[in-house]
Amino acid sequence: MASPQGSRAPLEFGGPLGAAALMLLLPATMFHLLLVVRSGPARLLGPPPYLPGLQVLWSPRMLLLWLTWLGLQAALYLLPARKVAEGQELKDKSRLLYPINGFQALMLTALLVGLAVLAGLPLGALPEMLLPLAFAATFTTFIFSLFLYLKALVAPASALAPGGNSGNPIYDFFLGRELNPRVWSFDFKYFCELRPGLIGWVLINLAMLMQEAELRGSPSLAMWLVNGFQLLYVGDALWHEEAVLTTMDITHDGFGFMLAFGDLAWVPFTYSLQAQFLLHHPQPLGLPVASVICLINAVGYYIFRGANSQKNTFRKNPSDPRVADLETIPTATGRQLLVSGWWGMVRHPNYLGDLIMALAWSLPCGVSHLLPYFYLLYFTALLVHREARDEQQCLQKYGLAWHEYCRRVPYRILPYIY
Ligand SMILES: NC(=O)C1=CN([C@@H]2O[C@H](COP(=O)(O)OP(=O)(O)OC[C@H]3O[C@@H](n4cnc5c(N)ncnc54)[C@H](OP(=O)(O)O)[C@@H]3O)[C@@H](O)[C@H]2O)C=CC1
Ligand SMILES: CC(C)=CCC[C@@H](C)[C@H]1CC=C2C3=C(CC[C@@]21C)[C@@]1(C)CC[C@H](O)C(C)(C)[C@@H]1CC3
Repeated sequence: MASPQGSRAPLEFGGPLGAAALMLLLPATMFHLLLVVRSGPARLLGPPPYLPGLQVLWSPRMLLLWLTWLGLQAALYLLPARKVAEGQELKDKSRLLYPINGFQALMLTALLVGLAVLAGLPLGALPEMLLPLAFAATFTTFIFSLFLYLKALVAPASALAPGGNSGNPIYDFFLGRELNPRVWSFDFKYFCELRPGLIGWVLINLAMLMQEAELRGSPSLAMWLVNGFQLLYVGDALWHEEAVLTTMDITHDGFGFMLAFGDLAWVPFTYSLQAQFLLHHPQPLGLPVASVICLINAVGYYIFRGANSQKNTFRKNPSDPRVADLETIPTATGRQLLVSGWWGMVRHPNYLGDLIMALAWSLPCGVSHLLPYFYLLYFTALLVHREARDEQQCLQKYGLAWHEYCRRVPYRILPYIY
């Protein structure tokens, strides 16, 4: 099997062995979290309270519910969009077109769910369905990834991703072979990255809030904060949907098990862990502490949004008045690197903001348990690894100019520390 670049890209994630281990470890971790969060001790590092049998996990009704959810989101994706955006230039110099209607999909989903709840849909029953739903999502992800792998066998070499084409089927299945798998204009990776998983995440959060209101008379302040912060994050992602077109996932990584499972199963079922935790382990939270937590989230969001918007504005149009005064380093590719503003503070200011927000999402759960801090721990590891991958790619793209950038901005994520 030929590599699309002629020479083979270096293997990532520990090669085929690492990929095989992650394919087992990631779903196992997700089920572990779903099981321990509802147990009395809720110990992240303790054993799960029980091992569910197939009769608990497998439910054709939940599979149908999951497929209906995917179908609904796909239908919303196909609705007329307010804008059609061009993606980054591809190897064959072409650019793909992407509909920008993610925020509209969020609003329409909210409307439909609202109407369904008024008509008697028991959304508060969702917490009890999470295990079989997560199993249905994992099962469909394996099938879907197999479809993506086979589809890539008939794709032209120019459509393949730089990684994910090693010739080892396990590694390639995990990493993903095709860069932008599509059927007609339906882009699977773009659709999965922002729709069913992200919107599913806030829907699960909402179900936890409603169930808490049913059990305890009203939702707790901690639950409101977690729901509010994460809704802001998801709403922001869909409002700035076009920005996802410049992320590493869209421009560099193939679409295989890693992203499909991450987008469709991992995000909704593990990112909602704090809300799940609060439903089963209510935490008192006073107004003064809540205000400090809100402030931490606001600072994180300010840095995250400021940094991402600054780079996106600059990449779209370097002479835009909002970024025209910033200092830059020229590179041999003709593109420039920002070296002042947010991107002069550390080399990944957007990661810093994201991590500060992750802290704010866990704090409403108190400090009695490690479990609600899982997201912060996992996310730190993910971003440190992602940062190293991005540095490698930037070094390849920009060579000496990247060295100069690293010299002028020596810290990666946290000023004076890392
Ligand atoms: N919640 C979650 O689970 C996750 C969230 N995220 C978030 O997604 C967002 C996007 O992250 P990600 O895709 O990793 O990467 P970035 O948005 O940080 O993009 C990295 C790219 O930016 C460009 N760049 C780097 N430095 C500069 C500079 N000084 N000036 C101009 N351009 C520069 C380079 O690409 P080029 O030069 O080609 O433009 C580089 O490859 C982040 O906010 C991150 O926190 C990411 C992963 C998971
Ligand atoms: C452990 C595991 C299964 C790894 C897969 C990683 C994925 C979960 C993440 C890779 C990059 C992501 C991004 C977002 C969600 C998580 C994944 C898919 C993102 C959509 C979250 C919202 C942000 O605003 C974002 C749009 C910048 C972001 C893009 C990257």
